[in-house]
This record gives sequence, structure tokens and C-alpha cells, in this order.
Amino acid sequence: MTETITLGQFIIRQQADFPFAKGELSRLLRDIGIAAKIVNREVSKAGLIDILGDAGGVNIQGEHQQKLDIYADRQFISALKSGGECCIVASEENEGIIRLDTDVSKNAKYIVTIDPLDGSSNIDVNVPVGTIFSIYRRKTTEGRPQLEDVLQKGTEQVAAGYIIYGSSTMLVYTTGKGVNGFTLDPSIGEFCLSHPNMQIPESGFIYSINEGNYVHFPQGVKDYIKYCQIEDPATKRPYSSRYIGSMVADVHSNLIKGGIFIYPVTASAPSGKLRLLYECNPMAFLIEQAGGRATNGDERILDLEITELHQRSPIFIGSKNMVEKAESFNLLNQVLQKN
Ligand SMILES: O=P(O)(O)OC[C@H]1O[C@](O)(COP(=O)(O)O)[C@@H](O)[C@@H]1O
Ligand SMILES: [Mg+2]
Ligand SMILES: [Mg+2]
Repeated sequence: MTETITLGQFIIRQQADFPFAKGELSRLLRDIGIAAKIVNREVSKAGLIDILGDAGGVNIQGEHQQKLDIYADRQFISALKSGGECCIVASEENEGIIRLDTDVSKNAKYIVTIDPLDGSSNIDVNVPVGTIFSIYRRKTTEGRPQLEDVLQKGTEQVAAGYIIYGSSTMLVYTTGKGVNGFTLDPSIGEFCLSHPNMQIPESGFIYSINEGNYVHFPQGVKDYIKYCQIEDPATKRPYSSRYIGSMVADVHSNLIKGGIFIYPVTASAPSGKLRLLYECNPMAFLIEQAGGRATNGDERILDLEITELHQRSPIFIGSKNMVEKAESFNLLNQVLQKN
């Protein structure tokens, strides 16, 4: 009989790797797991309850907010507040930072950045969506936590992960010691270890990019797409094109099968579309921990300086050999080239 290891049990076991740990990070990951279950409960019956569709407002990203964006945002913030291990939340859905100044959490040492609902355009059509999170340690020691505690490079992440609400619901995370995946078993209401020590294949044969924007891509990106489409059995080309339109789902698929996910600069998104704090950094930390690579076409995503809360970046992420191959093409348009 295979041993069932729940997320809670696994986190406690992992704590042993951190001799000075007091359990704060473990409890914070627990809180994220709780909010994930609550959001999953609504996502899994979305058509039956009034949670589909547009909420009527536009968020700081300039995107129409979906009802589920707002619901998920509230659930994660409330779970982090009740848990008391997080002093600031920065969310893709909120213009400014959210200080959790409760008696319990004001002395908390962790910062959470979150994309509460990733793949919003897929909510109403029953295609997998997700949640992406990242955890940093507070830097400032005096007074109230500050914006600078949030604007930290990806290399400073203590932990990162995502939840994918798909045919099954999974939570995949890293604390810098490899990547592990847990599947929610609804019959016991627990995330159980199902994908230990996940490794992305070094090479893959799948590329994920929204080719609908092709005409607006830098020449190098167009050339790389052509490279993927050339007939060459020796290198198993042409590669397959797979694009789900939810970053979590596209990256999760490539993590398991091998492949590259690309969201480059485009005419309408000259700095890229995806957000460094909420999407690029957490996914880059995870994929690097699984043996893959993540760049903006020129620099390692995790080394990028962060100056703004909702800063965007182009991203090329996935199997190491595929990202390195892509980087051999001039992926950034001239405007972005470093002097
Ligand atoms: O429709 P496009 O332009 O291809 O964009 C799809 C991308 O936008 C996103 O939906 C943006 O994330 P949000 O849904 O959290 O805003 C990504 O998940 C996805 O990879
Ligand atoms: Mg997103
Ligand atoms: Mg989102």
C-alpha cells in the first residue's frame, strides 16, 4: 500500500531541513493550502453558482476583473490574515500593498505576493485556471513593513508555488529544495503527495506561445517559431504547438512533458504582459528548482531588478535546452536591448 503523505505532514518533515525553523513558514504554506481548497470548492461548481463572468470593474492591470478574480483575491487575503504569519500581501488584483496589521500578523516576518486567479480569460469556458504565489522574508526590521519589503529580486524568494484547478486540483511548490506536487483528494479534503521531486525534461518538443500576436513579435521570436516548425526528424521537429492561455496550465504541462512557454514583448505589450512579482518570479523559481531555465530573452528572470509593484517582463521559460536555443535568437526588440 502506498503511503499517503499530506501537504501538512510533508511541510513538517521538510521543516527538519531548516534547523532554526520555528514553523512560521510551515503555517504560512498551510494557510495558502486552506485558501486553495476554498477557491477550489467554488471553481469546481462555478456554473452552478453566481461566480462566472465579469464583475464589472477594471483592475490596476487594465483588465476586466472576473467575479472569480475578486473571490479568490479575498479568500487568500483572508486566510493569510487569519493565519498571522504574513505582514504584507501584494496582489495582482490590488493597486497597492495590503498590510495585515492585526495584532498577530503585524510582527510576522513573511511577505506574500499573489496572482489569485491566473488564466482569467478561461474561467467561463471551463479550461484550467490557477493561483500563483511567492513568499519573501521581510527586510526592514523597524516599524511597519514597507513597499521595499515587497520589491525584492526573485533570487530572494523563500518559497513559491501554484495551484492548478483542472481535471484534478494540484498544489506544486518549492522552498528552494526541489519541487513537489500534491493532488487534492476530495474524499479526505487533503492535498496528498502525488508528484515527488518533479524534474522538467532537459529537452522537450512542445512550444507554447500565442501565435495570434505573431505579426507583433520581435524578429528573433518569429525566427525561433520558424525554427520550431521546420521539418527535421533528427531533432524531432516540427515541435507541437500547445497554448492553453493560462500560464499556470501551460507551464505545468511543460514541467511534466518538457517544453517552452513564451510570452514575449509585443506591440501592445512592449514590456511583456506577465507580471514579474506575481507570475514570472514564482514560476522561474519553480522551474529552475526543477532543472529548467527562465529568462526575459536576455537576463535570468530571478536576477531582474524590481522597481514597481506591477512591473511586467517578457518571459521564456521551460526545458533548459529549449530556452538556451531560443536565447540564441535575438528575442528582444531593439528598444529593450541593454546598451
Ligand atoms: O490571451 P493572451 O494574451 O495570450 O494571454 C494569456 C496569458 O494571460 C494570463 O491570463 C494573464 O494572467 P491573469 O489571468 O492572471 O491576468 C496568463 O495566465 C496567460 O498566460
Ligand atoms: Mg496571471
Ligand atoms: Mg490573475
